[in-house]
Amino acid sequence: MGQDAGTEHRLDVDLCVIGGGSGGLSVAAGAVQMGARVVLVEGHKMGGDCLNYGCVPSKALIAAGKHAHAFETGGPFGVGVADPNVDFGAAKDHVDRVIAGIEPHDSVERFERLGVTVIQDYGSFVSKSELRAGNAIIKARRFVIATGSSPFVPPIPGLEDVPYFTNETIFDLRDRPEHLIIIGGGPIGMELAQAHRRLGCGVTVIEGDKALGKDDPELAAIVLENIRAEGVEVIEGAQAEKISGTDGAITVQTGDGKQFKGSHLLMAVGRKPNVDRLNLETAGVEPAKGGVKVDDSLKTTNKRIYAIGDVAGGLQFTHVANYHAGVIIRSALFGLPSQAKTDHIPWATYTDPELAQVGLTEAQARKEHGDKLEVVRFDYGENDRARAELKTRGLVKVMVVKGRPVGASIAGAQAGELIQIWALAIANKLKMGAVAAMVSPYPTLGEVNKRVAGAYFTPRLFDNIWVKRFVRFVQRF
Ligand SMILES: Cc1cc2nc3c(=O)[nH]c(=O)nc-3n(C[C@H](O)[C@H](O)[C@H](O)COP(=O)(O)OP(=O)(O)OC[C@H]3O[C@@H](n4cnc5c(N)ncnc54)[C@H](O)[C@@H]3O)c2cc1C
Ligand SMILES: NC(=O)c1ccc[n+]([C@@H]2O[C@H](COP(=O)([O-])OP(=O)(O)OC[C@H]3O[C@@H](n4cnc5c(N)ncnc54)[C@H](O)[C@@H]3O)[C@@H](O)[C@H]2O)c1
Repeated sequence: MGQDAGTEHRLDVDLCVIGGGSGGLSVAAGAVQMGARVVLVEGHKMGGDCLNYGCVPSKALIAAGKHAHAFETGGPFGVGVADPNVDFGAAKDHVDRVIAGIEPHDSVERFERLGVTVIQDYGSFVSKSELRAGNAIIKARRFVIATGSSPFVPPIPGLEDVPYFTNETIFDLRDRPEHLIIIGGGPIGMELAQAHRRLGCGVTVIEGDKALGKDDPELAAIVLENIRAEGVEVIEGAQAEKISGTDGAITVQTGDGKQFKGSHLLMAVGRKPNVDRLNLETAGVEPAKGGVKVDDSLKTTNKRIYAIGDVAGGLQFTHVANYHAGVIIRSALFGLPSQAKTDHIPWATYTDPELAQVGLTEAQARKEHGDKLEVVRFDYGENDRARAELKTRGLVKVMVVKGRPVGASIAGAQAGELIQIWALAIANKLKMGAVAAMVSPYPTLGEVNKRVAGAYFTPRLFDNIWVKRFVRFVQRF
């Protein structure tokens, strides 16, 4: 059990990690196994957002939705179409079982077995080098703030009187919503919109700006086209300005005076950092708009205190929190210089089709590299496996500068898997030739990556007068 009871006691350790989510658990596990004395402080559920209210339940629900969708889309393959007969509560059982299966890996018991002292309470700084959590005062050589983020709920008039869900409560809903209104068309909104639609709910997404607006608009359009074709109503450029109603009958009014009616409401309009309980001022840690102010090495304004993951105010993904953990272990435990970079960080949105990005988008690359930028493209329609699977709607774009990829964007089946080769190439500064030299097994979707690399060399080889002259010259002998 965690040490959360008894009279006040003091602990003196090398590293105190505040928050047992993706970032905090990675730091604690890594540091203790390298010989550091580590305290981990978690105020709520071990595993944080990703395991309990984020990545894991959303991907489990998406998987349930995929199975339902398959019942309705077999026609072109000669397979009869049938009512998926969805048991919404049973789909939630699947979600719960997936979480339960992963839980032991993130549990207090596992971390204590590794040698971490786990305190199950919220932490609050009492000085620049001490934290109080429950009855413990922890003095540590280094602290890591890994407190994550929570759903941001904007003060929209009327919302305070209307029942609504966030990502922290929607996965507990066991009765199928008749019509779910989602405010916010970011990754949370769009992933959950499609999953709910496939599980038999009516769904309306109200987005103030552009849905999936952080991605390349040409690729986001491919995803949105399919989501709309499946029956999700996606309203863009429509800020939710007034909300009214009661359980089962909710109305959202947008800026242009239009009204949208539904039975349930999900707020998915972004995140706010979890800093309220930390008493940052006492610790000499300056806050910033997205969370805590950090330098390139993830140190806060108090050089003994680091901040990682969602609370560090940059990209908000589990793999970023894990990456940050590695960066600060190098610095805090080995005293080595260590910097967090973002240019090689991929992300994927697990809609169908998926949407994935690493490095610069076309617009960002054009701004940064101007005329030096070449953009190569390859359409899924040219891929034989995509044809066989009827998944031909998709596009790969690679942004190339002086023979090296600086960004890649993919919309299409398995984009989250296919982006990985570009993440590897960009992280290791490989040239396009490295991807072109790879032999892909036929027929795989992965061939799109080799083909897009080939598209980079095609004009250089086939439209090159010197190549043609050389070949003709060699042929004479
Ligand atoms: C619906 C949804 C789907 C998502 N899907 C994906 C996905 O598919 N892929 C992906 O990469 N990312 C996804 N994310 C984002 C991902 O969940 C976060 O980026 C990730 O969880 C951040 O990890 P973290 O360690 O920074 O914070 P968290 O995982 O939130 O952990 C922070 C922990 O700190 C604890 N805490 C807070 N304050 C204190 C305190 N004062 N004292 C002690 N403990 C404290 C909290 O209880 C929490 O357990 C998703 C998010 C959501 C909401
Ligand atoms: N697959 C993944 O990796 C994944 C999945 C889900 C979430 N996440 C992470 O969680 C973060 C948060 O996701 P999110 O979707 O909540 O945030 P987001 O900031 O990406 O999107 C929120 C959207 O809500 C809109 N909005 C804000 N106020 C509004 C209003 N009043 N009316 C209508 N629209 C409004 C914004 O224009 C924006 O498009 C993401 O940025 C991502 O880092 C990742």
